[in-house]
Amino acid sequence: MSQVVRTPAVLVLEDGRTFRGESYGARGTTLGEAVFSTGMTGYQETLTDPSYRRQVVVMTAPHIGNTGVNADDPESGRIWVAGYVVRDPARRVSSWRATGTLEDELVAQDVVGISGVDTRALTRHLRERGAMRVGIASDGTSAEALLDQVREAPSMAGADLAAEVTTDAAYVVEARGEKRFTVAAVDLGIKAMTPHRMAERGIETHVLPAGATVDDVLAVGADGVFFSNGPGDPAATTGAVALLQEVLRRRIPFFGICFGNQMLGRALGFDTYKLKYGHRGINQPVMDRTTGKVEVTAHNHGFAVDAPTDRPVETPLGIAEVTHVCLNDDVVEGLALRDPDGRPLAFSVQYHPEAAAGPHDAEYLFDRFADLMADRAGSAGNEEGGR
Ligand SMILES: NC(=O)CC[C@H](N)C(=O)O
Repeated sequence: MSQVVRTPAVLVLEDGRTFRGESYGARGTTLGEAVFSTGMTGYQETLTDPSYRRQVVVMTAPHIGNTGVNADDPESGRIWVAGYVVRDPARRVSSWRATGTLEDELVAQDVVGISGVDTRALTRHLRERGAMRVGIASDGTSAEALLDQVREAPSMAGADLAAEVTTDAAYVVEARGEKRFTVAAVDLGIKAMTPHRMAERGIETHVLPAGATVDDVLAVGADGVFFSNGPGDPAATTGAVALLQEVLRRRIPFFGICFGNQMLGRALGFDTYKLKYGHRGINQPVMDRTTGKVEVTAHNHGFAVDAPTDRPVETPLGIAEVTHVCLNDDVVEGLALRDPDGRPLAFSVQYHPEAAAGPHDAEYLFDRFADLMADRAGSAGNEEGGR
């Protein structure tokens, strides 16, 4: 059991709404964008997802910490959330996999949280007013002083954060079994499960830093390029968009997840916009319009692509189409591109087929990527593309 001593803590939203509770995790002050996640499980994966950089995550599941922490579930080498808000922390850990308590881990990684908050009221507030800046203080800072800090903090709109979370150096995740393909994966905040899902399909993944150039991609001898999930505003991350346009001009097959979907959208000339409060959780219904099937999926996004859902769009890079939509609100959840010769070249989804945490309904998308690379391997399109 955790021996951490709880002290009074306060949470203040930028519109002045204030919640009082107790410290949870490290004591101190933290600032970020308040967002809520409806996942009933998978808090370790959520905390370690680099896409949550600069976000204070409110968990709608009332009990958090029940299964402690273990060495297998993290999606990266550290916790990335800027702060953590829970209703009722577990008093004891119950899992054969646990190596420690969540609260001790939050302390060890200096993550400031608050517990004892009416997370239902807070979530309803965010749902009605939209995601907004927030502060948590458990170090004696007054609510008034905290509100001043919150109002001075940068907002998520306009934030270019990929460089803050990407790997320092390239690394390789080997294929399991026989190697079939080589993929250059641009790390905009990649989750560990993604190269793992590739490896299961015989894909050797070369993870490259966010600042990678097209020469870096070509040096890998990639059969395909992948862009990962990641934090921040897609409109502010221009270097990755330019790289992707170059990749598509060379007709190298592409697959993108979440931020990677937003990068594809922007590369094709669509805008991205900020959703009122975003999609975060592991039970969002999405329809794959190419098959008519509905899948239940994991989400973590605050921005979305603005593209017409009723017709294909001609772009300088080929014909673009919205392939997936969220059935809750019709938000664009997937895109596909055919090259100017009409052959499939690229696709992406706004949600998380790597499923960590979350249901595995969308795993077929990794197979679709392998099929795309197989279809295009050695094709005239590729060679003419100058590879
Ligand atoms: N998980 C992600 O890749 C998130 C993408 C982007 N930062 C958003 O919030 O929409």
